Amino acid sequence: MTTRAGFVALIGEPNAGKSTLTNAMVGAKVSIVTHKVQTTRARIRGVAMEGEAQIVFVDTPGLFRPRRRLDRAMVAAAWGGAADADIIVLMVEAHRGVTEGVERILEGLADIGKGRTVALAINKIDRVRAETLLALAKDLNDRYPFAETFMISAEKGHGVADLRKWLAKEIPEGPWLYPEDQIADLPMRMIAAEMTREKLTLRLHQELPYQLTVETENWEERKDGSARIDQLVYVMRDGHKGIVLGHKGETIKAVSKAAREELEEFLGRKVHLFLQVKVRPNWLEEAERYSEMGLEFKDGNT
Ligand SMILES: Nc1nc2c(ncn2[C@@H]2O[C@H](COP(=O)(O)OP(=O)(O)OP(=O)(O)O)[C@@H](O)[C@H]2O)c(=O)[nH]1
Repeated sequence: MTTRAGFVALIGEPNAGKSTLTNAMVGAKVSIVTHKVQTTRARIRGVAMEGEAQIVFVDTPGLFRPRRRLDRAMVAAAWGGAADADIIVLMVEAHRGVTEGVERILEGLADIGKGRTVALAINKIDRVRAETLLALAKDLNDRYPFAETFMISAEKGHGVADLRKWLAKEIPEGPWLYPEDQIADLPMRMIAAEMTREKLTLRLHQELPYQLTVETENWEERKDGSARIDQLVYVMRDGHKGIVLGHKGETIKAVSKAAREELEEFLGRKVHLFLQVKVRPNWLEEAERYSEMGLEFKDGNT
């Protein structure tokens, strides 16, 4: 079995559909790596599997915020994520065509794209007629020698599988960058719990650092694209429950809001987060609590 693995930088103007495309490519397998592994220059958006290939999508932060006197050095720095990637995919909105922003990106590509594979993905094809699309594809290919052109609708899923297959074929041979179980959705539940635990710890400081645990009880994908996540916070004593809830529930509300915001950023979509606090004096002794944390429960007698 030959495995493949590589980084793909999705670039494009804000709103081009990068998040939508990443979600469509990654599917149910939401990556947890963002939280743990930060490459120095690029943030990881998600990991997609296609056959034996692992495709890691990265962000290129700060690339396209309008800056009038953007000198070459700054451009070079901002392009870091793309420069580190094995493949660059430029996303252009079909109905907007070659905007000033797209022109600026093409200028940057002339430099950074040298010697690397750059593909074009014209997105939102559901919004234009076929003639417009063909003319735009030609125009863009006249301006830059793209390795391949894809016409997609990230939202409706058109062309997404073709693009993913092509990327899988183009990325280099090599071992996977992340173990397969890191990109399944069970760990995602753990990571979501970990985010809430982190917010609780931040908020409560030294008060009860090791005496609570958070579990994701339920994760429901909603038709509107949002996720409903129910979590349980286990504490050991009634008194702790009061501390976690706070005066008139202030603490738990603030924690819930902070955790929800982080989750929404991470997932790139809306999240409804529900927290419930339960007193469980013996949770530290319960095997199930450990497996939920991905830990092995070691029986004291063995
Ligand atoms: N009609 C149509 N709309 C789309 C398509 N793909 C994405 N969109 C919409 O375009 C908008 C922007 O999509 P995002 O995925 O958030 O874009 P982005 O490039 O990640 O944006 P930033 O994170 O701001 O850079 C959203 O409202 C999407 O629903 C598509 O194929 N067709």
